[in-house]
Amino acid sequence: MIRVLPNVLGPAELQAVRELLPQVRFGDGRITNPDSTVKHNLQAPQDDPANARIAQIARDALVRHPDLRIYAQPRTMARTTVVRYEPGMDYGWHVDEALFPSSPPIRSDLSCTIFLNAPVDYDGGELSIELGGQELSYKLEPGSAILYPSTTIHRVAPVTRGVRLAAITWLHSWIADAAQRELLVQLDEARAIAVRGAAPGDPRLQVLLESLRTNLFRMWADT
Ligand SMILES: O=C(O)CCC(=O)C(=O)O
Ligand SMILES: [Fe+2]
Repeated sequence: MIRVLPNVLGPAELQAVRELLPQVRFGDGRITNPDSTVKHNLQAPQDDPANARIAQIARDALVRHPDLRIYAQPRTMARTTVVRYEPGMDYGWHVDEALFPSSPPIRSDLSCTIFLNAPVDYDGGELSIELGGQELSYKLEPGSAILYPSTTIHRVAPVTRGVRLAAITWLHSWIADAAQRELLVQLDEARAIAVRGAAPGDPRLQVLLESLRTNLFRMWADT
């Protein structure tokens, strides 16, 4: 499932990131995907000190975010990279690599983009994700993030004005299967409703429990 995480970075963190961004020495994004014919962007080299500091801020903020555990069940998070798209740049339709090349390599179950500058700063540059023949496009406020399955076909649309800045990372989840992860998300929501004290016949609680029962049955039924 695709999930938006609002306000991952707070005002102080965003301010710190804003001060660090001009110090990042961006290079060609193809450095990590030399065989890609569709990647046309800039990204921070791994040894860039400003990128490392932004990565630490982003990592701490993601780990602290209450929704990350619910949606991702994270086991390992890859290092974060700052990316930059200037007019004419884009990242065409692609699927992310299965393994993020760290040591040891991390299997990418979820991809994550934290938007670092305001949507009014640039035209184009939407992150578009293909889902069932539909295209879902996202351009979030600075500090907000999107989590999406790394199995999806997605792209960054061409930037036609201004500059798009984002921090990207990948997560290895304790639950590899996206459908199983979704059931845990529903269970978490149902539990929260019950703990708050659900009204008798609460329709949301009812549909969540129906979904859990029927989908677990589907998963476990012998055929
Ligand atoms: O910049 C983004 O939002 C994501 C870019 C992307 O798809 C990637 O780097 O694999
Ligand atoms: Fe990607």
